[in-house]
Amino acid sequence: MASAARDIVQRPKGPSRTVSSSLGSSSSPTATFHPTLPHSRRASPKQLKPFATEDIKILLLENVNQTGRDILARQGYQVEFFKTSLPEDQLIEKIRDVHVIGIRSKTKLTANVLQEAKSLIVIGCFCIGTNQVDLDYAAKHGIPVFNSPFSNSRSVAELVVGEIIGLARQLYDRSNEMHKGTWNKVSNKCWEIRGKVLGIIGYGHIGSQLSVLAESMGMQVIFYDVVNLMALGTARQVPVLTDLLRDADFVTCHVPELPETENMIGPREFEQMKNGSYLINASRGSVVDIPALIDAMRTGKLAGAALDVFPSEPAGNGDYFVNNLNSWAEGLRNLNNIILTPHIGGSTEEAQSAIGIEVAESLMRYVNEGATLGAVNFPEVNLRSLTLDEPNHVRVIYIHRNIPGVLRKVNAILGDHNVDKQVTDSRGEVAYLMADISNVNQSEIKDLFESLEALSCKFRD
Ligand SMILES: NC(=O)c1ccc[n+]([C@@H]2O[C@H](COP(=O)([O-])OP(=O)(O)OC[C@H]3O[C@@H](n4cnc5c(N)ncnc54)[C@H](O)[C@@H]3O)[C@@H](O)[C@H]2O)c1
Ligand SMILES: O=C(O)[C@H](O)COP(=O)(O)O
Repeated sequence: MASAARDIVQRPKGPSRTVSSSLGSSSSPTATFHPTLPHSRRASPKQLKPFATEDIKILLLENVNQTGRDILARQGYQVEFFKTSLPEDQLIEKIRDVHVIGIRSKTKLTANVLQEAKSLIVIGCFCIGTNQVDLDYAAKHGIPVFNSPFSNSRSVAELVVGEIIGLARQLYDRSNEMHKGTWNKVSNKCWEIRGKVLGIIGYGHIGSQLSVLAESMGMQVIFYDVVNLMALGTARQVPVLTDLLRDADFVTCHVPELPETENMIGPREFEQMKNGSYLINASRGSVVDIPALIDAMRTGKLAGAALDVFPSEPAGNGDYFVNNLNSWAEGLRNLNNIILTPHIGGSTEEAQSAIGIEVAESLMRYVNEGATLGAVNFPEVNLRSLTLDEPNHVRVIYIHRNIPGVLRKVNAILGDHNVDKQVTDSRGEVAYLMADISNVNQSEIKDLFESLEALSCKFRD
């Protein structure tokens, strides 16, 4: 990508009474907006719409929930929807043309893909994880990324509760046997979970929710986290992972995908676990070394395991595990007392509906008003919405490289106008200025825009 600043001015079409917004090309050194009058059919009575919302093109992949699709469609945006993720070549074709993309955990928005996204202004991850997006690249090209940090936490925690009991009672093996016609009534190595120790690795939204549920079923909870955290109930934080592995009957992983968490449960960790203990992973497939897990199951070191996530996952539903080229897939399928689920931790009606609303609203607020509250890779900036009571206003947003002297130059330009409100923030190399200016006319806006565009504080590759 060429030097890809996103120096953005939001402006109204005429000296009209509207806040404006914009579309930008991140392939060009600056991004310009094409505002029009508010779309009266769709605008709420009090709140202004900034531009022709029907110009905004949105690509939604991976079966983003209807709630989110409805919110975006109601804005008048053009929404294209796919049930699955897309192969990279098709993704690149599609992303070239869109201003907004909504994905879930499967779509990889790498630098390679994003550099083709000439018009992209914002990304919505309709899930918790954002590891599938090159956040740094996006930020440096003026593209904020939003997610839904905890709308599916409860769903994941409940799934894990079910798995703990399912593993302790070998529930799925008994059920599979019955499906094949075999009555196999056994109590050998089947346990109550009451009084057993649950070791939670990563005590964030999911881990802490699970902690409460597990204690209410009579389990003792210990947890390991890189941050010192308040333990809920009578849970206890342990200082090092080995303490948790040594003491837990059930070990469950709830850490993000990071370089530090890659294969964090491998041969050494399995060796440190209790004989006959259980492992659950509903975080990311990279966290557990699968061949080592298979070995630990085969030797009886582990009495069972539940995996909801895998080192590689398909874009859509199908016979993935049958024709899987990875040898581990067959290895896993041949084990007893192992629960294999297709990344369904957050797949409940409640979670998907809440995520759809939360992320779609974040996208809408950014596109319409420039608000970045909740962005995971961007300075968080917001000003209240302008209303019809405030004629001849314009909102300027200026995303630039965080280097000394930029604000002085910007304010020298804005200083010729009546700045009602202004807010700035920075995060790493990215800085974001938002200003509301009153009593402006069309020609002033043009000058303002061109002056800001001429400033040289752009990102470079
Ligand atoms: N299976 C699913 O469908 C599903 C659904 C939601 C989330 N997830 C995954 O679960 C992960 C956790 O979700 P969350 O909402 O609880 O995240 P969170 O950010 O609230 O919590 C993660 C915790 O892990 C801790 N942590 C980070 N690195 C660590 C390390 N090296 N060792 C120990 N602790 C570490 C953090 O300090 C934090 O407390 C997400 O990142 C996502 O990848 C999966
Ligand atoms: O990050 C998440 O929220 C989970 O991994 C769920 O991802 P999904 O929306 O692709 O099911």
